Amino acid sequence: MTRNNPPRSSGGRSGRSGRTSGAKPGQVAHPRWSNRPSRPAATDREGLTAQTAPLAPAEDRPAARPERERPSRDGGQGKAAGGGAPGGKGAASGKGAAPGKGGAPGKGGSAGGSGKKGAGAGSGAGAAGRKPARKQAVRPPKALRTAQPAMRTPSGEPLVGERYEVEVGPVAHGGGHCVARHEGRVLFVRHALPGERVIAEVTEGTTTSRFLRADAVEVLEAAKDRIPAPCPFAGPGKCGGCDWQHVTPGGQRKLKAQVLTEQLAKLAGLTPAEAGWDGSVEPVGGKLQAGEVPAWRTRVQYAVDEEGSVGLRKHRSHDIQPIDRCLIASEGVTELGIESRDWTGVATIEAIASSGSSDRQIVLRPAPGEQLPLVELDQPVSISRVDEQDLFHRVHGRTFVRERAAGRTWRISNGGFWQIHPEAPDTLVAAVLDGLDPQWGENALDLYCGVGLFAGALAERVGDDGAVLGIESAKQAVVDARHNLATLDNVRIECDRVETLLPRTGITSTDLIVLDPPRAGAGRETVAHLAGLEARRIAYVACDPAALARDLAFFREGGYRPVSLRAFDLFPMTHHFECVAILEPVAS
Ligand SMILES: C[S@@+](CC[C@H](N)C(=O)[O-])C[C@H]1O[C@@H](n2cnc3c(N)ncnc32)[C@H](O)[C@@H]1O
Repeated sequence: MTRNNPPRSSGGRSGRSGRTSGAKPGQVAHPRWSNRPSRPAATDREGLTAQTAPLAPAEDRPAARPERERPSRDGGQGKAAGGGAPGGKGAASGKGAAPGKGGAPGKGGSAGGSGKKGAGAGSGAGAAGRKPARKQAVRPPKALRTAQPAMRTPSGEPLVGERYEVEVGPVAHGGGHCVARHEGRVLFVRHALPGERVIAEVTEGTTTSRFLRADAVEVLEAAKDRIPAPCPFAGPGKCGGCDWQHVTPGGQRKLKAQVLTEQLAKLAGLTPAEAGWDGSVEPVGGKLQAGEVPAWRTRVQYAVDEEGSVGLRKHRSHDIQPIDRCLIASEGVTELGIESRDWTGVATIEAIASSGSSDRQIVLRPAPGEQLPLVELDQPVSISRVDEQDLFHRVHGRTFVRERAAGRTWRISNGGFWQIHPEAPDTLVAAVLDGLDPQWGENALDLYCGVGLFAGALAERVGDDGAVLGIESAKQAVVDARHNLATLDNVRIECDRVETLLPRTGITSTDLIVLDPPRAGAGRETVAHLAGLEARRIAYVACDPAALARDLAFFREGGYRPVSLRAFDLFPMTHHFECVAILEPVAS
């Protein structure tokens, strides 16, 4: 049994009280770039450089200077409720990489909440809630922050609840919806499939809206890839986590391939062949039969309702769908038994079950005005808390989990970014290394490097005569990356935004580049800069096909073209997938 301990430190321990210099002897590599024009040392918000930033604390101590953004790739993939307009416009029109938000304290408070006094008030965790925020604590991943509802007053007469019989057209980018039309107006319809005839019920929009959102509430003519949704919580008006529960696994991959094909054509002017892509989205972890649901999610973000019951957010809503089990949650997450507990006093729970170790972690955000209740679980689990200023505090156990990938153990602290599918890190590393074919003695950049996954893999291949520079904006991820790669003398990790630091480095050329930006992509300026570095090959790892296609167009302006593109189904049952594009100079 695990329970949160009586009051101790509420985390946020100053890293400086431990070591005064974060750089172990030999940890910071001096790549061959260093004989190029000297550059100012990159500093983080506290003025610490790669050499002076403190190392992470030992695992049984509170987090030192915890922090970062999330994958959400959405954590990659964490999704905030109420996303942008469908059709990929958000990513396609972005003006550059989304600025990293790690480090800055967020706005306090979160939407909703019961206002009840916390159960178990006076427990250790509760007492921890009264401590003032410490300067060293930093923002948790986006997925752990509570989204603020947009305050917009729609014009026109509301059409919500109206039902139209429509023929469903092609799948659209982002959001798991297909395009349909009713009397000339576009509808983005969820729970439908291309070619179907359905009754679509409007869920958002008015008589003056540019488009309407709708759910297919009745299927009049079904597509051949349609199956009964295996999950009882999937369907119109229910859980917003999965988009394609009603589709065969092969059908899901076909939809994702259609989205990628469309984005390549629309935003990059490329056919699949021109992009070096065979047109398939590759299954990962073996092909599944219709109706089989892979339990792949090693991280699940639960929400808690007013009664203390756990659920998942509905699509584009703060409303909660109560659940007693999430079918795509990994066994490790399910075993925690989150769904069977009373979570009164808690707003959100992120459950993390490492697939590479027995580490289990839950990150709790108390409901506004509540103290953290006493938490008891049947499994050994570390517990952390995110406060109203979005600061991260250790409550019990470790502040990190350990994962295994690419022949190494990786430490990921404070719910920081790590791929969610257990096979994702090795799959992506293999695709990147296959595509780049790094040679002994080459120099490489790993941009948006997180805890150092690609930097570590590249460093092994370029060897002592080569060098790898990783750049990452989230401070705790940088601390983790330096810890994870401490034995590699040919790696250096810098903490800053890529778009800020890269032009300052003085690096004028490199052999290889990996970039794995957040969903917004790298953007025109960063791509232009990268294209000027004369890299032999570039690997672009992308979780958003629209951002990827837009950036491929920018790379073409800079003289690079994709020579191979692979797409991987690393988020089964959802509309998400991951791509790895390999680019070479057009001249070659
Ligand atoms: C998709 S994750 C990739 C992480 C890593 N490559 C991996 O596979 O584990 C994107 C990373 O970029 C970081 N990030 C976001 N915006 C950034 C920026 N402007 N500059 C540098 N890093 C950024 C995030 O903190 C996150 O760690």
